[in-house]
Amino acid sequence: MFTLTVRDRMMIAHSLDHPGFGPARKLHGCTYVVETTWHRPDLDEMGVVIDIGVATEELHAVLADLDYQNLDELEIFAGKLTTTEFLAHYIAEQLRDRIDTEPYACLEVTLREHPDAWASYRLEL
Ligand SMILES: Nc1nc2c(c(=O)[nH]1)N=C([C@H](O)[C@H](O)COP(=O)(O)OP(=O)(O)OP(=O)(O)O)CN2
Repeated sequence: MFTLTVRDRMMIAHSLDHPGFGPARKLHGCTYVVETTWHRPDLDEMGVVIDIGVATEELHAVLADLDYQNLDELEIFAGKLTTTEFLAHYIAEQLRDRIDTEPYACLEVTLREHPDAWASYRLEL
């Protein structure tokens, strides 16, 4: 299996309104490093998994809707806990809807909250 990964960042604010969280129940900020890895069993006619420019632009476009936003104020996330895991899933689904996924076996999205903590969602395609 071949893979190709690109990386970008987004700054968000949110609160996690659940008794299982502590200080994170209050509004706080996070700069996520977001990595997307495309997987496919064969290379295309260009000899690549996906063009790096395309993968980068599409990731940036998805993150642009969230960057500098207070996620608590976004209608699409009303009533949701916007955890790192939840956001990885959301970003994977947004990318799936923007790209012709036919050649790909899966897409893995990883959000790094800081160098020692990250979460991923693997979307089978
Ligand atoms: N599995 C996850 N755990 C936590 C997430 C997450 O997205 N997925 N997010 C947070 C907070 O957003 C953020 O990291 C702040 O963390 P922290 O203040 O340490 O978390 P708590 O409020 O739960 O505080 P505790 O001292 O750990 O009770 C947290 N966890």
